[in-house]
Order: sequence, then structure tokens, then C-alpha cells
Amino acid sequence: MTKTKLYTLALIRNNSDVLLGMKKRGFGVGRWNGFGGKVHSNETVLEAAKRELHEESGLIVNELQEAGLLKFEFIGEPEIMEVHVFTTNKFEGTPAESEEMRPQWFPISEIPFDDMWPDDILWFPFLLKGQKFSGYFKFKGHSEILDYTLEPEC
Ligand SMILES: Nc1nc(NC2CC2)cc(N2CCOCC2)n1
Repeated sequence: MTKTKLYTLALIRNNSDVLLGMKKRGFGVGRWNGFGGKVHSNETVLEAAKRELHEESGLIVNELQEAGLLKFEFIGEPEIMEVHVFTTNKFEGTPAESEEMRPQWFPISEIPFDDMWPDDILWFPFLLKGQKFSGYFKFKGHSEILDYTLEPEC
């Protein structure tokens, strides 16, 4: 019986830059990513996205825009990861390193996809165009995509 677990992912924009964090421990360690994590049972997905962003980067956001929905299956594992992706260019504060993440601004033209999750290079173009997206990825391990679907969502 597959079990779906909810996660958040927030990508913060500032003109032609995007804020990424180098994951210092845990799931995705050693990869650049947006800011996010698990949704707790006592919070909404949006509340979790704001909480995780603040915990991991120090930034405060009042609003986050829904950007897309990503589902991940891992061969041999029962859990489906359901990742709700958000974005905004309205934030308060200056990015600060946390126990989880070392933040860094990247020009859109220099996003380090080789050091990110392999799905990111596939859906980032939708995010950067402001086109909502929905994707499903079947992973073998943490680096090989066996197959996927990805489409714009109105
Ligand atoms: N960018 C990205 N790609 C992912 N791919 C799946 C692991 C194969 C997961 C993920 N996050 C999941 C954990 O919470 C933060 C976002 N973020």
C-alpha cells in the first residue's frame, strides 16, 4: 500500500537571480535546492512552506505563489513524495546560513543543475516562465530517473 508524504519547496527570486541553498545534512545533502521539507500534521502546506523557508534561510514571506506539483516514486520504496512548489519575489530579511542550508544567490543563467536533484533541470524552465506545472518522476536510487511525465497546468 503506497503512502503519500507531503513536502514543500520554495524558490525565491530577486530580479534575475534565484536563491538556492546547499543542503548540509539529511535528505539531499550535498545538492543545491530551494528551501523546504516535510509538512507537519498540524499545519497547512502553505504554512509549512513559510516555516521551512524561515527555518532554513531566515527569510520571512507573507505570500507564496503556487508554482507546481511534483510527485516522486522510488523503486522498492512504498512512499510517494508529493512536493508542493512555491515561488515569490517578495520577502523580508537577508538569507542566512542555517544548520540545514548554506544560501547563495545564483543568476538564472548559472543555475548549478549538475549539483541539484536530476528532476530540477526538467521543471525549472516552467518555474522561470511563470507557467504552473505538474510532474511525476520514477527514480532508481537518488540519481537516476527511469521515466517521468511533466506538463503545464492551467
Ligand atoms: N528539487 C527537489 N527535487 C526532489 N526530487 C526528488 C528526490 C527525487 C525533491 C525535492 N524535495 C524533497 C524534500 O523536500 C524538499 C524538496 N526537491
